[in-house]
Amino acid sequence: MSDAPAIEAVSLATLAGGRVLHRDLSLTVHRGEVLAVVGGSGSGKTVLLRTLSLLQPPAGGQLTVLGQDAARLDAGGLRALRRCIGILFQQGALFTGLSVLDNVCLPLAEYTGLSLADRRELGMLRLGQAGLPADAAGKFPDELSGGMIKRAALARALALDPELLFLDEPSAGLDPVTAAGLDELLGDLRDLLGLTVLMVTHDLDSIARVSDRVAFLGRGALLAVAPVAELAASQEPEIRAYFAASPRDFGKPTCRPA
Ligand SMILES: Nc1ncnc2c1ncn2[C@@H]1O[C@H](COP(=O)(O)OP(=O)(O)OP(=O)(O)O)[C@@H](O)[C@H]1O
Repeated sequence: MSDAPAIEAVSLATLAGGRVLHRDLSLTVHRGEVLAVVGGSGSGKTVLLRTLSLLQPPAGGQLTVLGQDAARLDAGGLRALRRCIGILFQQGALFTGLSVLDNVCLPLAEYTGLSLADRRELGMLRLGQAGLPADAAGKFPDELSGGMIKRAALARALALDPELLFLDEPSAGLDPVTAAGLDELLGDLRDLLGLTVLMVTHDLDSIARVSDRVAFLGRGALLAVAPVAELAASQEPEIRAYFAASPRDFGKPTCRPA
């Protein structure tokens, strides 16, 4: 495995609806870490996720993903790199006309030459990894609870054995117990599969449970990146206001050498 960071963004600019949203954003995501991305509504968390996951091109700067400079890749190179990336979208984004197993097998059909039988076998493995029982395979999305939809979408995101997993508000709409179960699963998968995880979220409990560091977006920029306890103790007004709105104990920030 390369020693390069999972993601390296240098002076990145992002675009939303034809206008520049973030300017001069520099961020390193280390291999194997869970990085949470937070910030107020409209601060551009989803746009950043879409840019870093190569769903949309940057408006400027440099973006290196898994050691590859995105700007230097042709269509084939981009497609090969995208194969190493799994994404769980905000609402799950499952195809309602397909069974859970068929949803999970879609990326396998698109990106691999596996036979139908092999795709289905691998799809069942992914369902199990995402914590779904085997009998969920034949169900349709509208027969699933919110937590099961997230797990089915997670299984699909894991289909191609990605190195990088992007999650857009994974615990949104889930009850606290289900959300905690999903966090535990994410931690286990990170350890088991060696995943690097970038998670957009508003859920401070989830951040406390699973994140190694937190990136805070505001005013069109990245205002800070730090472990949550350090961030919660920040004196930066926007960050203070964010954490003051829902106070909780994240423990003491650890002292780090300068
Ligand atoms: N396709 C688009 N066309 C026009 N504007 C867009 C588009 N996508 C995003 N935006 C705008 O970019 C800004 C950031 O959107 P984004 O969804 O990334 O914010 P967010 O931080 O994820 O918000 P939330 O926490 O509410 O989900 C918003 O002002 C949004 O309206």
